[in-house]
Amino acid sequence: MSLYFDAVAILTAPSTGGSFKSRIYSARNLRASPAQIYALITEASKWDIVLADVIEKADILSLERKLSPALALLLVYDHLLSKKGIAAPAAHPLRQAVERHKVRLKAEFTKARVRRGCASVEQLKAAVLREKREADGTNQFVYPRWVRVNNIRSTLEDQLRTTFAQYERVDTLAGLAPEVDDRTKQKLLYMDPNIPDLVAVPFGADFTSSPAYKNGEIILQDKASCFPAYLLLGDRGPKDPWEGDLVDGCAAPGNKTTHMASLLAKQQKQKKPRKQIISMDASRVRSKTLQKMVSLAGADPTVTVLQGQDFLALDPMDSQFENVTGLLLDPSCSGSGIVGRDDVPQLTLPQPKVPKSSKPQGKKRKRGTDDRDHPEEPQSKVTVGETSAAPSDENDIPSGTVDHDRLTKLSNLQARIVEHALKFPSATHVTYSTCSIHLIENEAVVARLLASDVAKERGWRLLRRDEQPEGLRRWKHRGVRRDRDIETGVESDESEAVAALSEDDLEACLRCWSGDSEGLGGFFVVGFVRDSQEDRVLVKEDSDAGEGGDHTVEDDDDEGEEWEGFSE
Ligand SMILES: C[S@@+](CC[C@H](N)C(=O)[O-])C[C@H]1O[C@@H](n2cnc3c(N)ncnc32)[C@H](O)[C@@H]1O
Repeated sequence: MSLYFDAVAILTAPSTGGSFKSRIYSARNLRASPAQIYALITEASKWDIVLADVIEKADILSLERKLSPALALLLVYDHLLSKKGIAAPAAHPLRQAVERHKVRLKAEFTKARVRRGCASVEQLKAAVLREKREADGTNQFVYPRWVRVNNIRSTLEDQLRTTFAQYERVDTLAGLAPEVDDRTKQKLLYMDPNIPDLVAVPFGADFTSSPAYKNGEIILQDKASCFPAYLLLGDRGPKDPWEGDLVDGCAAPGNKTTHMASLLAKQQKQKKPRKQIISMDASRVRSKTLQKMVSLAGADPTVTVLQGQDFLALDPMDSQFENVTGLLLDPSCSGSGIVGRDDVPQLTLPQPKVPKSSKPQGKKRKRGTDDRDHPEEPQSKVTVGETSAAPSDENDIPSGTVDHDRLTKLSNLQARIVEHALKFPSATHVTYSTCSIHLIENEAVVARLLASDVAKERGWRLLRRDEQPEGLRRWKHRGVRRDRDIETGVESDESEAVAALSEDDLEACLRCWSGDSEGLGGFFVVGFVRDSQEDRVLVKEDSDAGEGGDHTVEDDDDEGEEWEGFSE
């Protein structure tokens, strides 16, 4: 019986972040096995709307005072749908509290099936899944698991022949969420049309024990996170490979550095790799992860890691940077584009019959508390098998609140970092990206940078849409002039910040938003270019080389990207 109490405890515990599975496996004081608890909650949640209805119609909550709504739902699930029935001795009072009503429960369950026009329990399961997706809005979009093939160790063709050999191709992202249940277990594959060597599979696909993952042949990297390196290095091939060195100024844990190395490997197939990327992070702790990721991706011959190096403290005029032609800057940001990781199933719970006057109005109450006096909670879009965080498993969880002072400080630092990059004497290409949705960290930073002395003196402009790599040229979500409302996605008239950018410059900015059919979190990226390395006007002596030290690097735990590692 501890199984059911433990499952209720998990469902009603306050969110502490982390995945649903990890929360169960790391929970203390559980007596039942984590695997059993996980299976019970996951399976029961697929039936919650039917079970809640059956329990209410059978009125067992009024008749059996020992049963809370969540407990009743889990017990009735096992009673009606699991092969072995309720996992408790026949004489156990809670088992009896359910089994006393078995005729009524069975009859209501059959009615629920017939009402939906289903001939079998299997058909009912699919119908319920459809209903749930429609109610949650999750039938319109799906968060997949994004997998990037690492060209240093493999090729897309090799991976399609090996790791994904059993996978069936689907033509749309939505195709990863077929009508039948258990899409997480299905081997479906979608070839991404925007980023080369990137595929999507159902989110539940687990590669952690696959050789390709352990050997660094494939890297689990969100699609949006692949935009910057591709925007910088483009569709070049062996005939016109990238010339010069590259710098990744804010690199840990290393997704974009290793992506750059992968693109270089593809462009320079025949050539022996040389140390072409200088990659750094101001955080020593995160630099260790960066170094590890670089090594496991096989990128050591290409990448020099400067551990604990503040990018702002580099002197652009130092001879070691004289051949740096491209820089990628993905500095600390608010992380407001990251979708939370709380994938704990939101169960629709039955409600006991209460006198009409005190019955709450509206939709059924969702999981979150077992306290019957609590007010109704808002419906959530999160369902089992989805994850609200899928696009950004590499990322940490944002705080969820908008702190304007913090955003201003972050945007000042972001602007300084990119401005510093624009000073490298041979640089012709710079990308700037954030996983923030706020205008102040994105288009507003771009506007400030374009207006800066260094941009004007050195002739920096934005990489126009028609100059962008083919896959990104096709990307339709572009820069915005005003902030969007986080909930509705509509551009707000009340937006405090308004980006002073031309239409062409807004077209040059690329945006990703959560909650649409693209399966991503919020992200922003833009490319700066200049047509010649000659300065238009002689630039004043740089006074900020070595200026690091008067700013703070964000805490390790508050950074936008996390590395999933190659073996867990
Ligand atoms: C969003 S994360 C970078 C993620 C990384 N680009 C990736 O794709 O894996 C931002 C990183 O910038 C680093 N950082 C912030 N300010 C920095 C600075 N001035 N110099 C170097 N690194 C900095 C932080 O320590 C953090 O690791």
